[in-house]
Parts: sequence; C-alpha cells; structure tokens
Amino acid sequence: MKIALIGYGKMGKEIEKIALSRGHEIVSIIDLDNQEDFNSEAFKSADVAIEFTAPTVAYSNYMKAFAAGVKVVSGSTGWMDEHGDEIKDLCDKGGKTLFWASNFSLGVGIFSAVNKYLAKIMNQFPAYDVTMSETHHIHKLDAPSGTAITLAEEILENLDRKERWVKEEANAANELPIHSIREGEVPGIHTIRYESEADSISITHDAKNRKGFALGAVLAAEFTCNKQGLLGMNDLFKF
Ligand SMILES: NC(=O)C1=CN([C@@H]2O[C@H](COP(=O)(O)OP(=O)(O)OC[C@H]3O[C@@H](n4cnc5c(N)ncnc54)[C@H](O)[C@@H]3O)[C@@H](O)[C@H]2O)C=CC1
Ligand SMILES: O=C(O)C1=N[C@H](C(=O)O)C[C@H](O)C1
Repeated sequence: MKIALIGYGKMGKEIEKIALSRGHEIVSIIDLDNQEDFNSEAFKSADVAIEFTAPTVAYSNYMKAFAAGVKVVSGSTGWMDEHGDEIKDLCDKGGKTLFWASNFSLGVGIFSAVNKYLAKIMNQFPAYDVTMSETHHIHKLDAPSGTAITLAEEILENLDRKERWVKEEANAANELPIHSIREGEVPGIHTIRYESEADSISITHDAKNRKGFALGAVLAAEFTCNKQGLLGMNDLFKF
C-alpha cells in the first residue's frame, strides 16, 4: 500500500518504521516545512495518509488531504469539539473518508471494553464514586487526553449517576473528574478508580512506548484503504 505521512514527529517516525516493516511504501512525508507537497503527484498517489500532528492543525490537514483525493487515518487529539460535526457530515454525506481514534493501541481497545463492563456493574453499586487520572509527557498540548475523554464518555453512557466529565475537581455528585498530570517523557497512563468507604478498585493502562499506537494506526490504514466514511476502532476490532 502507498502511505503518505502528515506530521513527522514522534508518532510519524514510529509509524514509518512499522509501515516499512509491513511492506508498505512511504510515498510522501509532509511536515511544517513542505506544506506545498499536499499538491504533489506523490502525495496524491497515496492510498491513505496517516496524520499525527497537533490539535490546531489536524482539521485543516484533513481538508487538504480530502482536496487531493486522499483518505485519512488520524490520531491527532483535541480538535473534535470544534470540528467533529463538520467532519461527520463530510464523511457521512460528502463521500470523504476519515478513520479517527483517540488511541490506536490494542491494549487501550481491551481496556475500553473492561471500562464499559466495569461501569455497567458499578451502576448497581452507588456506594462507589469514580474518578480518572491521565499522565503524559510534558510536550503534550491538550488536556485531558483524547483517550481520557473517550473513556469518560464510555463511563457516562453506562453509569447513570454521572452526567458529565470535568477537568480536575468535581463540584457536584453527577460530575466525573479527570485529573491530568504532565511529567517527563511518559508515553501515556490512564487510570480509572472506583472508591467506597470500604475499599477501592482501580484499572490502569500504561503504555510502555509508542509502538502500540503506531501499529494500530498502520492496521487502521490497511483497513481504511478500501472503505468509505467515518471509521473508528469499533470498526477495526470487535470486543
Ligand atoms: N491516537 C493515538 O493513538 C495517539 C495520538 N497522539 C496524538 O498525535 C498527535 C501528534 O503526536 P506526536 O507525534 O507525539 O507529536 P510531535 O509533536 O512529536 O509531532 C507532531 C509533528 O507534526 C508536525 N506538524 C505540526 N503542524 C503541522 C502541519 N500543519 N502539517 C504537517 N505537520 C505538522 C510537527 O512539526 C511535528 O513534527 C498529538 O495530537 C497526540 O495527542 C499521539 C500518540 C498516540
Ligand atoms: O499526546 C500523546 O502522546 C498521546 N495522545 C493520545 C491522547 O491524547 O489520548 C494517545 C496517547 O495517550 C498518547
């Protein structure tokens, strides 16, 4: 498969290694210094572009790739609030294709299935309150992490006593607080903690490196090249 990379930072470089090891060809690499390459024949020849950049630029990168007729797989976080509805419309009604996930690792996919199951159980046990924390490297631009928001939304769907997530401190019983910590070069840790007067139950996903995210993104690209529409991890893995 012909892959273009948009964003050649920590994730772009990790994805390049995995894509090459799986026999794919990298036909174009776009970063800040060669934006004109969105118009190149090499970029237009890609079956899929894999985009990992930053919250403020992800949406415009999708638009540039769509204009060049290229499907996109993206893990950039922090843009959904502003542009989520528009992107959904473009994919549902406008024939564009975006596979987006706040976290591409298989481990987080499994963790998310456990998270939903635990929240369903906890729905019957009001003695337990729930909080979440996420720890990432100091370079991360968005907080809470995209993964924490996805996990929080899963809890809200399954735990009737929580109505919204909030940053840091809860001010009401129906709020689920997400505490964000930025520390060293941590690739990503997410913990969900249920606590009663008697005990506590915690589940944690701790990424050891970025290989899991990168492999998931390449698997998503392989999946996306002959699909159309707005796709996500639930299309790739069935838990
Ligand atoms: N969904 C997932 O599994 C994961 C998502 N991420 C997300 O991916 C994004 C990137 O993460 P990293 O690679 O760690 O960041 P990074 O900062 O190491 O790399 C980002 C790269 O994008 C480039 N860039 C910035 N603006 C650009 C533009 N307009 N066009 C092309 N390139 C541009 C930067 O110059 C840099 O090389 C972040 O939003 C992060 O939260 C990170 C890891 C996993
Ligand atoms: O910025 C990162 O590094 C990561 N971002 C994603 C997120 O916001 O959840 C995924 C992973 O945790 C690493």
